[in-house]
Amino acid sequence: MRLVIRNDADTVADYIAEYIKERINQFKPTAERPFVIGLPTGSSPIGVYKRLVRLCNEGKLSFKNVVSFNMDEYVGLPRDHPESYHSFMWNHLFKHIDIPPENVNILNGNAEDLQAECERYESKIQSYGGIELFMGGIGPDGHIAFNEPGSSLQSRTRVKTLAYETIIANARFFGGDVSKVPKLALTVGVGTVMDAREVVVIITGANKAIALAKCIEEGVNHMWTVSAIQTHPRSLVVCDDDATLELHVKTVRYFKSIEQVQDEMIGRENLGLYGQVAGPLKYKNIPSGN
Ligand SMILES: N[C@@H]1[C@@H](O)[C@H](O)[C@@H](COP(=O)(O)O)O[C@@H]1O
Repeated sequence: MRLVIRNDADTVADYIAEYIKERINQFKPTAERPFVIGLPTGSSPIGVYKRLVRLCNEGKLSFKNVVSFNMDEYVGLPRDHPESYHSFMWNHLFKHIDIPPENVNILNGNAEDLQAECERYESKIQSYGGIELFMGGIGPDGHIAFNEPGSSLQSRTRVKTLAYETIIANARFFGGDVSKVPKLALTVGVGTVMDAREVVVIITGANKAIALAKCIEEGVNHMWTVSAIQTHPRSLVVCDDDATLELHVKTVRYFKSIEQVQDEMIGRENLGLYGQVAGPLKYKNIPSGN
């Protein structure tokens, strides 16, 4: 797992937007071989979405051959409610970019048969050969998507009862009124996210500091479902300084030093997208000896 630490939420968003742009462009998606991306809602990805819109408007990125699957959706909230994840995604991203509407997939929290809707969603992901890159955010209790504490780390898309902490955290979007927050949601499972070929998680703000520490420094644990990424072969966490408040100083220094060594001694030009060495290594800044 890689941990990239940036000063603040803006520089985190810069990093992730650039990273996604590179991944999509290097993939060279076509209609027959689209880039399949998993996307989150919440305040954390808003900066990333703004930058993706800008890149698209500048002609540096296109979503024409991108297929998206959102992580989750509330149950019972009308699709056009301002706080539905449908509204969120269209307002923050989809209506500003060139993605064909038929390439957008968001769970239907108003489906008559919610279980069948979840099964349909999993099958549709499979029909595209799985997800290339799943971007996620986390709740203060370490949940990824709506996989609340105690969710099976093998879980698939399903109906989930929201934890009280999540309901309180999300009340800010419903005028601070806890009673207005839906209590059920449809969510991809931890297993669904972990099946993606790459997972990128945004963790910003002091209110996520305990969750980040649990995710990085302790064992894989269903009470902090994001910790499952420790077992993923290609996972990247991008956080800001505030989110590192509960990490050991040595953990922060360790991950910063890795990035520094890569920059100073190997050089970004030699690094593949996943931070591993790509191609023949040309060291730079190595003292040439006597
Ligand atoms: N279901 C979503 C999660 O997918 C998201 O990661 C979380 C964090 O939101 P924020 O980024 O606003 O802290 O909010 C909700 O619970």
